[in-house]
Amino acid sequence: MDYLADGTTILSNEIQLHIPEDGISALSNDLLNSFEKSNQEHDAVKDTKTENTDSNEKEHCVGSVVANHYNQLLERGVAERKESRIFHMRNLNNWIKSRIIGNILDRIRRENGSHCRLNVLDLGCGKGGDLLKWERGNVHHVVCADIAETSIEQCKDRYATLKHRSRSNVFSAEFIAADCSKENIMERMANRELKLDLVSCQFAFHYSFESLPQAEQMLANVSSNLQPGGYFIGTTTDAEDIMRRLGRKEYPENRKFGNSIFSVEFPIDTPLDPPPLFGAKYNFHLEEVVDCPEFLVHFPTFQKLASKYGLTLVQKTRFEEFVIQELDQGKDLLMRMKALEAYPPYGNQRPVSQDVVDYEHVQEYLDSSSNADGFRPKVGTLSKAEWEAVSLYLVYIFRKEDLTTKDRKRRLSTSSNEEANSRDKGKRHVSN
Ligand SMILES: C[S@@+](CC[C@H](N)C(=O)[O-])C[C@H]1O[C@@H](n2cnc3c(N)ncnc32)[C@H](O)[C@@H]1O
Repeated sequence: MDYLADGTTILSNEIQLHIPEDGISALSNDLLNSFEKSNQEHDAVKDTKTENTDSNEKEHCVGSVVANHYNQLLERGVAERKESRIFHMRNLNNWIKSRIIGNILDRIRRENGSHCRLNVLDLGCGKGGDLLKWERGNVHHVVCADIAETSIEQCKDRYATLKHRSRSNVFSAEFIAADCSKENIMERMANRELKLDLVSCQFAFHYSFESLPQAEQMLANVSSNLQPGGYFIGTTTDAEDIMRRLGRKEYPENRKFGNSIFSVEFPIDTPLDPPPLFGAKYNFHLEEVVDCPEFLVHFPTFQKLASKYGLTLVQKTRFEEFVIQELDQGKDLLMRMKALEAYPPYGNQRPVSQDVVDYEHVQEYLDSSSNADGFRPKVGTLSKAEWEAVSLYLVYIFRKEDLTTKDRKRRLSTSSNEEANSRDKGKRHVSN
């Protein structure tokens, strides 16, 4: 396929089109201010007891709704996936995960020597969408954990097929069906002492933000067996962006936004002015694949909780920035994975969307760049509706510190004192 270098320009244009330059920072302050109100009502990190009681009952229901939803998802064949309205978007998400995983494995090997054996925990692994990435990354062992039993069974089957087909030595694996926001999964591991080099939580961490105890259990599972110097990587929705897109400043009653392929809707019982730090539930619908409740992840709180578990933020990047950052190095893979749609389509192929609005950005670009002789290049792009869904997410990377428990306690008490001081001075409670 003949994607030209211009594909980059198209993506950049799209990004400028959909994300106003000052949108993010302006929103950030707004959202933090509104979250601050709820901070004053409950101290996120210290006071866990009150939250434990009333959130657990509610959580039980949502956890099973999520598990049921993913258990019932049908496996689609390759042909059916190609026909999907979100074919390229899914491929782009997959490409993003490949780049995150590939980059971090390279980094771990640079830091620890190229021959180190790497053990991985895939938290919320689903049907094993990342098994091939672990194989390509040449890791030693993978612990796959997910709340949905059927997905875990499908993951096992995929692993068996992979092992059968593979000519080289495939990593060893184990499979755990468990609610990772409620159970200590190390107790279910074949070797409880296994030292992990990497924990990956792709498109799943937001489920744990239903309550503080759940987020803490999830982070305890991330951190307990992670080696000092090991990494925790993942992808999750960007709460700030979600709040911005709701546009409640202009339309205070708004509880829903989306387009022809996805929607985010806050039920009437989710307070939005301000949203709570935990349990800020919205229903996420994505054509063909997702239809279930999720929770806003207030990132400063996530970061702060993570630090309690010895995890320091190394990188937080919105998908749209990440795509641009990785385009240069990842272009070949991007094309092989068909992560962009060729526009205009080849021969008698039809664009994935029949709505012209979905291609206005690329049409504009082509109109402005065609030669005097009328030659129009083909470029790679994504329909506007798909891009709006992709750009809801961000990538995060944390690194496990090499701190003793004593150091950590000291640091926590210092930060609590700092918080108390800043509260006294009327400053923002959750640090940025
Ligand atoms: C969007 S899917 C992502 C699957 C996989 N990580 C991927 O990228 O293909 C989210 C996954 O998180 C899992 N999940 C949700 N809540 C969970 C929990 N509390 N514990 C473990 N897994 C959970 C779901 O069952 C589902 O498989």
